Amino acid sequence: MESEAMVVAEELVKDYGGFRAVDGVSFRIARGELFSLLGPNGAGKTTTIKMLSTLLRPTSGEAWIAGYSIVREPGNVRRVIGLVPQDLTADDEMSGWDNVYIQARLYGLPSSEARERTREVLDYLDLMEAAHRRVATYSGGMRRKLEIAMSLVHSPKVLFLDEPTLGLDVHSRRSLWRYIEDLKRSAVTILLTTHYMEEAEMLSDRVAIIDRGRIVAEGTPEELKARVKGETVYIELKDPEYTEPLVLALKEKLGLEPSVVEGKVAVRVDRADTLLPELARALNGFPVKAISITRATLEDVFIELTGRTLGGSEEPLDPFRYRRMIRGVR
Ligand SMILES: Nc1ncnc2c1ncn2[C@@H]1O[C@H](COP(=O)(O)OP(=O)(O)OP(=O)(O)O)[C@@H](O)[C@H]1O
Repeated sequence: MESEAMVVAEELVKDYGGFRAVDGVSFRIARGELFSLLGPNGAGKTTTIKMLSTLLRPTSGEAWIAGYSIVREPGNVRRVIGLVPQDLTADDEMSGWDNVYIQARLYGLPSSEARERTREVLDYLDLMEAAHRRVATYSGGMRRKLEIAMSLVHSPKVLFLDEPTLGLDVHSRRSLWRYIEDLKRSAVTILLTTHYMEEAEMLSDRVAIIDRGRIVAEGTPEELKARVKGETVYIELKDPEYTEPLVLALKEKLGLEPSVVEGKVAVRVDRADTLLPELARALNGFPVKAISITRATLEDVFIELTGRTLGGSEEPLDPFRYRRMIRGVR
């Protein structure tokens, strides 16, 4: 095993009865890296995290966390990991402080150190002001932060975050992202699962796209997006009467194959920047209101690979049509 790899998963398989939820998943996460499993509901993300955090025994395969085998050394694994599960675990009737403090004591920290760490992690997550209130009075975002505080109190080397922003509003999600980015700087190794592509794109050093229990692609967000070639240039006109003439002009003058998406003329090209000078000439005389360029997103990569969206629809879709729909609404 590489000394720098803090998480190594090799051919992990999990069957629930006759159903294979995780089907031979392998990856490595280097020390201090944030690695995301991105996939729709039911892809096998939670099951993978449960195996790595020793809550579920794999049907076959192995994994090592900080060098400890999840199969043969589960006790050692538990000491070096922190887990923020999807189902929140804090006791609603107790204060935030007590939840974190009890967690610290459960990890064997002596009382004075447990108090110190409780204060540190609550402070870090900006929860000190609310520390002595019952958790029942916390907002959704505060609850998630409390779960993170609980998972950090024993200074884990590896942190598992299972859909950490699920169900949060946009504001709370963005605020939580800032804490996760901060954690990255503190050299904790993080495995995050999500079905929000912006989240994976924003936070991850590397992403594995998971679908139906299998990793279908892996790389940095940039590498993955480079798999979906091209960009789309949208031209919005002040007067819709010119839409068809513009489509014709772009076909004839530039040999392009434009389509019309939500009233805008859309052109898919390898590189928009090199097209712009010619495009500007071709647009001369047309009443242009706006020109926008969109690049591929991780959602496009998922659609390209699976024909489905991250929303988890089981309906196979025409990838190009769907890509256009998604771009159209952004
Ligand atoms: N205890 C179980 N018994 C039977 N099937 C299960 C069990 N737990 C999960 N599954 C199934 O295994 C598959 C993977 O589930 P898992 O929870 O790992 O997916 P996920 O990617 O984390 O999705 P979600 O974000 O919805 O939790 C799903 O089809 C799910 O229905």
